[in-house]
Amino acid sequence: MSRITIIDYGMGNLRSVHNAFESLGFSARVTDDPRVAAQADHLVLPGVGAFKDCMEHLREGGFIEPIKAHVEAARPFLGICLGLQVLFSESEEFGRHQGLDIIPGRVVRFPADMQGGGEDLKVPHMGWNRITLARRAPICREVEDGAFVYFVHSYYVVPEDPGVVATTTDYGINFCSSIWRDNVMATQFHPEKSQQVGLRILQNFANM
Ligand SMILES: NC(=O)CC[C@H](N)C(=O)O
Repeated sequence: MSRITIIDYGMGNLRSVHNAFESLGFSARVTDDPRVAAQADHLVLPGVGAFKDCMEHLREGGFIEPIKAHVEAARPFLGICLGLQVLFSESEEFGRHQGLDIIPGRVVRFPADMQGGGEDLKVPHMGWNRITLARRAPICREVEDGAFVYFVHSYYVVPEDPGVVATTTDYGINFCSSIWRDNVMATQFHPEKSQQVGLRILQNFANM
């Protein structure tokens, strides 16, 4: 059985991601050692916090090259929330900051004055919302179109190539809620906080 390696760069909901994989019967390890990450079968980049801080922590932790090498080696990679956003070229969160540029595109803030169902929509987008399948990524096998998952974010990704969009979600605007390109999958939502649907997504990833 493949082993799941979860990167610990000092900013992430590591415990819940680790426990979710373990609850599914997979062997998962959390590592702050880039040499361990470089040996991973399945690599997971979770993340909660600011884009700039995430990139700084990844750089200081020596994780940037191992992540890029893992993606190049076509081994399964899963980014979660901020771990999706940093895959992109740049973010406008608290200024303009360069990302890993693995997926060309930008990270932008929700508009301030969004309306939905006749109500003002608050930012951050926090809570349960539906994902609509644009393409069925391997992680979304047996996941229903329109399934509910859990979000906490103020920014969203805008891929240059719309062909990488795997799911979209409506929150005032219709935004990209997950991407899939070859072995790289990443979700704006938190599978580890999305109950059965989220566990199915993590199980699909681990079984790749
Ligand atoms: N929960 C998070 O850390 C979200 C990532 C990013 N800071 C955003 O607001 O979109």
